[in-house]
Amino acid sequence: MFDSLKEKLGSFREEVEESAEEKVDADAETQAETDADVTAATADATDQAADPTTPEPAGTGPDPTEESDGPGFAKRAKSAATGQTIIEAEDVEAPLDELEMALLQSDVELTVVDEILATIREETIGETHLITKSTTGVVQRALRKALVDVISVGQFDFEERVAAADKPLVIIFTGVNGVGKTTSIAKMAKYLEERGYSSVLANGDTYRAGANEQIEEHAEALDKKLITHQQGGDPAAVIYDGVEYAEANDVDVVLGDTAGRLHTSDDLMEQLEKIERVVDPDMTLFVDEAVAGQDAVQRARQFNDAAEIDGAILTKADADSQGGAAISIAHVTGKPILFLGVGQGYEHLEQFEPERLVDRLLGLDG
Ligand SMILES: Nc1nc2c(ncn2[C@@H]2O[C@H](COP(=O)(O)OP(=O)(O)OP(=O)(O)O)[C@@H](O)[C@H]2O)c(=O)[nH]1
Repeated sequence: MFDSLKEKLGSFREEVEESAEEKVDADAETQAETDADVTAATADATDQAADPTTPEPAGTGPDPTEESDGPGFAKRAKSAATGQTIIEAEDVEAPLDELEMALLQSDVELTVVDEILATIREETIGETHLITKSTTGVVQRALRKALVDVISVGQFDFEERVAAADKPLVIIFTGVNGVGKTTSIAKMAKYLEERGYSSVLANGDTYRAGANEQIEEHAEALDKKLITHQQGGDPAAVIYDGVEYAEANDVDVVLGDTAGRLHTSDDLMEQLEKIERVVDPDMTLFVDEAVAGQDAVQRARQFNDAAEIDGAILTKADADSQGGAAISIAHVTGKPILFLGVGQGYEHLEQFEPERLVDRLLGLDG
């Protein structure tokens, strides 16, 4: 999962490490020059003190921290003397250019790339750190923070929300066809069952031929009740029946599929508005596939604009090496990714944990 992105982030860190080593060498030179100046100044002062014909005016000895070698020299020399150095813009700009390219190649959305770079600059430049390889530490922390910041936008505790909701809880799934929406509904039924919640499936995708049969296979495999109407029926009516069934049978959660058509956002709005009016769902989850990269990000934006979503499920993350959609969707929509689909099995639904994912990307997960 996200291997290519992981590799690119690794190269960025290597590059920063190299430039840190160069800086350590440069600062060591600065330190040597400073030491030489101090020694020379001390020798001069000793000579002057020994020569009674040259009275020494007080406080005129050379100041090793004087800014004689251009701006920043004194500050750096002083830092070098205390075993510390300061990260300057020029230290990170070249690796940041590389990182920018790498993120864009990984299909990370442009505004998200900008945000990541801005955070890294903010967190590193002007930062004083010990002269060792600790620049890598500073940059790594900055990179980690930058990534966590953009992907954790809007995060909430899904399990907690399910636990706190009045039952039946109604969750509607939107997204275009072919991205694994139906499979995700089935996975969610299993996920809920493992946490002690019963569920009923309602097929609001009355548009697509064969949709009933497809979801029926999952319902049978998972031993779940499925509510369907004929093709061409009213999606809101199917989901309403699902709610009625849940109320009558003490079922905790209604999982409602919808037909994700985006020919016009009016279609979508109309469908979801009617569902909203008729069943007042607790949550609307947008489903798309990680492998679609920027397309998935743009669709998330369009769906969220057309009918507000509460969060996203990103399927086929197991087959995605780029990671662009996973990094971008929350920042672009303001709504969190809640789950990753990581395989074809029902058990392959993974709760999205921003910090854990970033640690995995940065190889910090042990
Ligand atoms: N590798 C992988 N395959 C997945 C994942 N989720 C779904 N799939 C597969 O993607 C294919 C399409 O999934 P379906 O759920 O049938 O989706 P669909 O019928 O194409 O379209 P909708 O249900 O309308 O979204 C199936 O072969 C699924 O097994 C996942 O997370 N990882």
